[in-house]
Amino acid sequence: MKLQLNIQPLNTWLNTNNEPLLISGPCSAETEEQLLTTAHLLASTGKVSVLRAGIWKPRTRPGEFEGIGSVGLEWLNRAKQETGLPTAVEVANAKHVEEALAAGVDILWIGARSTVNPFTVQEIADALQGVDVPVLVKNPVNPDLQLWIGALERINKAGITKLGAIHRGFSSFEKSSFRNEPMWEMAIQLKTLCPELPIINDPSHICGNRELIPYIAQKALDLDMQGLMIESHVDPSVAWTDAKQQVTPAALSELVDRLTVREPESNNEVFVDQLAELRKQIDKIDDLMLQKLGERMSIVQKIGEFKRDNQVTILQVNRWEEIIKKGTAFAKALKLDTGFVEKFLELVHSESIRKQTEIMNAGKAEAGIAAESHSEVKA
Ligand SMILES: O=C(O)C(=O)C[C@]1(C(=O)O)C=C[C@@H](O)C=C1
Repeated sequence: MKLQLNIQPLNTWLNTNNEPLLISGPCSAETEEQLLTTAHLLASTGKVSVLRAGIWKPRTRPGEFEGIGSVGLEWLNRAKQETGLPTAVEVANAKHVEEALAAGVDILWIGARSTVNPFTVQEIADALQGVDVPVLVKNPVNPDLQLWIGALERINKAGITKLGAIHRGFSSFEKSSFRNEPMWEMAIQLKTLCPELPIINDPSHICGNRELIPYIAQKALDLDMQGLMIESHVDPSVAWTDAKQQVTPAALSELVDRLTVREPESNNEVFVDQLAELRKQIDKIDDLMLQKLGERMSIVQKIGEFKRDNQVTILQVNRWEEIIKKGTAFAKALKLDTGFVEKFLELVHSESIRKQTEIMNAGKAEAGIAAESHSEVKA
């Protein structure tokens, strides 16, 4: 089902010159000089559409720098007067909203740690009633699409139609090269549910270090995201927060020059015809794959009935290991990514187990079966 949001297209409320939107500025406003110098350098690149700065910082542990506070709003306003760049800040409660609006901030964003909490989002939404200001909602810290959607709905219900989402990646327990796992599928699902919602990617928070930013920024543009939010600082080495992930305005300019902006569609007739032909071939293969999957499931069903009648367990670890071994070896020979094939086989195997559980428990544990099949579809 599509997500019903009442949204004004991004280019009707922000002048992006038909280029991807670029929001940049320091992670935190530290001093007036730091903010103004960074803002002027950013403006002189001619590539930045919005100046961002953290004024109130939600820090994981107490005792760290928690943002310069309200005085930073005055600096931001000065930067706007001097450079002409509209400004954006993060708000995490009603007081922040009131202060930011009173100080003439142009765009508000809701951070990942606020999006997780419907009480916080509702408080912000209530403070936005009757106000015409653009609001960007970062994804929640945890990969919960419904929480992200819920926050967007709350803000939209408050009458905010200049609405966008920011994809900043998700916390993960597992060790990774990223500070926050991109989990692109979350942003893709959101875009599929609401194609008119602008999604802006935040490579700085996904990467946690500047080296990976170009790769993530390019991938975001190739996934048809409408813009980028990249943190920048006049001298990242002395930044008070997130020093490793900020870039200088000059480095930002170079990074942007190296990005390739591709269009979602092409009018080239040869391309359109060839694409249609290749998609026909894919459709045929998809049909065959599903047909084969259906045939496999009928055999799994038969095995399930056999197992039930002979009191044999569903899980057969040795057989399952054999399937994975055989499958990954074949994947290698076919030059397919073995990780992908393993994931695919795991998905098929868990469906076999779900199906056989249904057979074993027919008429006995229907509530449990329904709950499991629901959660597996969701996962
Ligand atoms: O071989 C079996 O016993 C099956 O039920 C089939 C199957 C499979 O999907 O391939 C399913 C569950 C078992 O753990 C192993 C394999």
